[in-house]
Amino acid sequence: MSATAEYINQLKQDGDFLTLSRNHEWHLEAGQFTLNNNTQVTIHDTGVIEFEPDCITSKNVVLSSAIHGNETAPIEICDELIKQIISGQLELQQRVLFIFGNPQSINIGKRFVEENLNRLFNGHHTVDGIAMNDERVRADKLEQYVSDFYARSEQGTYRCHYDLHTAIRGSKNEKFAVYPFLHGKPWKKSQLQFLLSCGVNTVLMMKSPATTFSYYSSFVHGADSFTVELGQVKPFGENDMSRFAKTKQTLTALISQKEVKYPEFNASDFELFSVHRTINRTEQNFSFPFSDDAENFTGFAKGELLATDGDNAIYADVEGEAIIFPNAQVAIGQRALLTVVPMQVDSRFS
Ligand SMILES: O=C(O)CCC(=O)N[C@@H](CCC(=O)O)C(=O)O
Ligand SMILES: [Zn+2]
Repeated sequence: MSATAEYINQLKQDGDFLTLSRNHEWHLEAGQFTLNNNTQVTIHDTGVIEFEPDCITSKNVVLSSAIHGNETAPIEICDELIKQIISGQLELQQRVLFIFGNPQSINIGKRFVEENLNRLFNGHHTVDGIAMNDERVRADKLEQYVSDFYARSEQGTYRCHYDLHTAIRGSKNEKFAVYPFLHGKPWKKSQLQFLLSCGVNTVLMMKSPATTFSYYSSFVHGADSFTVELGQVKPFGENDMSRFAKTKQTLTALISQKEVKYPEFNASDFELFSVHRTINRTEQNFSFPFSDDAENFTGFAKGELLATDGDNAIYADVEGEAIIFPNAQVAIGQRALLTVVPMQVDSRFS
């Protein structure tokens, strides 16, 4: 029996695409099979599996996790969904592409192996003068799998991508989403309703292009796309999965129903923030004045120190400027901190 036929046999029995991917850290031969309910299953590579039900579909849904390997809760959610689909317990009405981004980083329990995968999208994987590494090759391939998935969709059908993460620090607002820069297009209230149904009532509006996976699928493929932070990083087995029940239910409904109705939009259900600025680490000597347990969304008074980059002391320049994703260990040149300020729903939302 060929190696591909062997793994397919196993996968049909246990649905354990996560273990299969972890056992093939950077490459797995492509394979295909059909479920008893006629859903077509295509394994494109390690960590990349597509399901196409045998019915007319209207949505093309990408669900990614493990873009950072130590962010386990989203991996567990997607693992459960994949197992339910393969066992036939969950019957799809929409096309879905699941991606476990970086299987080797899952195995070593780290954010990344050599380089942060979520800084390599939108073409940033391939740059003249910078040597390729496994993560750069992977980012290139992931873009291609997403492109092919959308290219094979029926004309006029809907595209979305939820890139599921957990944050390094605790957060005052436990779950939040990053809405990639839309280049002036309106933010969608219907997407906020979807997020709210996932248990996410806090959304940050980016105001510039990024190298993230969610920006890539939004900008290049016109998908409704978000980075979704579902809680704080924990090792496998330590996640309280009840905290993710709403997210899992909402994702399940999205892929297994022809159409999902969300409650009517009500601005007071949300806490919205616009990104005030991005602070990059430019010097070896970079530090924060606050401790490692300072939470995301902690606000600073105008004039308070936010960070020190070499000789440059950076102070809050508006009252209540709040910190998101502070990380003094990032590579030089990368984002060490985002700051946000509250915003209201206005005519820029449709
Ligand atoms: O908690 C942290 O410091 C990082 C959590 C994380 O991985 N966040 C994403 C956000 C991506 C985006 O800005 O859309 C990341 O930093 O890649
Ligand atoms: Zn992450």
